[in-house]
Amino acid sequence: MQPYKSTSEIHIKGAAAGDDDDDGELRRRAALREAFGDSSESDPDEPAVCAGPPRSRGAGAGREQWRWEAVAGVRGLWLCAAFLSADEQSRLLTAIRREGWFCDAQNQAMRFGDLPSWIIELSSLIHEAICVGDVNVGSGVELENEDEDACPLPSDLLWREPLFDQLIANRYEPGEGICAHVDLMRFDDGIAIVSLESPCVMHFSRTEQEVAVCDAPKTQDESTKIPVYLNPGSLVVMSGDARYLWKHEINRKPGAQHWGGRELEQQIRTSITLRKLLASPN
Ligand SMILES: O=C(O)CCC(=O)C(=O)O
Ligand SMILES: [Fe+2]
Repeated sequence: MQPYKSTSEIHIKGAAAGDDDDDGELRRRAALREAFGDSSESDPDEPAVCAGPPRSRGAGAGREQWRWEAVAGVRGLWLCAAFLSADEQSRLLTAIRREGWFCDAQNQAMRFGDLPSWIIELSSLIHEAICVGDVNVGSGVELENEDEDACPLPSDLLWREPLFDQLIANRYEPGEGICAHVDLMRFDDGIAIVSLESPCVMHFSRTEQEVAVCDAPKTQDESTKIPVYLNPGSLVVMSGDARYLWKHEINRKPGAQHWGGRELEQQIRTSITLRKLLASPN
């Protein structure tokens, strides 16, 4: 594999069969239990709460309330560092392993439409975290719409159905990252990335700056890039400017990953990116 993936290097696997019969429902529940524990047995039709005081999760992880941080300098970029507990992370990794996506030297899997049930549960968890998480807007943070309460996703995106219908799972060996890119325009606004295993630093850089220097080498001054630390179990959500006007990249060339004045030790990293396809124009 190339040390750097580009978004065109995508391995597409077939869509999963739909689980619309009784056996399918049983399998779905078993998968949810497997991925997220017994709390997933609760009524799936129970509406998510998106107003009122924040509440603790019922997922049994015994963790504190989710906290969202708006990333200063990149409008529309939010980080929930403690999104998944250690237990939830290892269940997700088990679910990924069971899918067999990374056999045969594959390092990327893509699914559309009928997503595995554990991914649908992950998507619900993201929705819930956005709805009930505490929001921290630090100084220097510009909000999309100052009249609205700060929320990691605008309400038209948060309440679309489904929230996500496409996923990419990426597996990176030490030294492997992903080139600076804006996600393809065939995907709607509102993209989520869950990080697992090795921590890394993702950098954000404005798109216009590359246009302005398009004949020059495409290395952008490091000082104009905004670094975001993605610990295992973290969740990033991007919309608006962050999705359309900023590129994101992960440079894991040997020695390139630093945080807090120290070089990060690189291990295997896995990520799950969730998006929503735009309707095709016909
Ligand atoms: O692996 C990541 O964290 C980012 C993946 C990504 O940007 C993509 O698949 O478009
Ligand atoms: Fe991306």
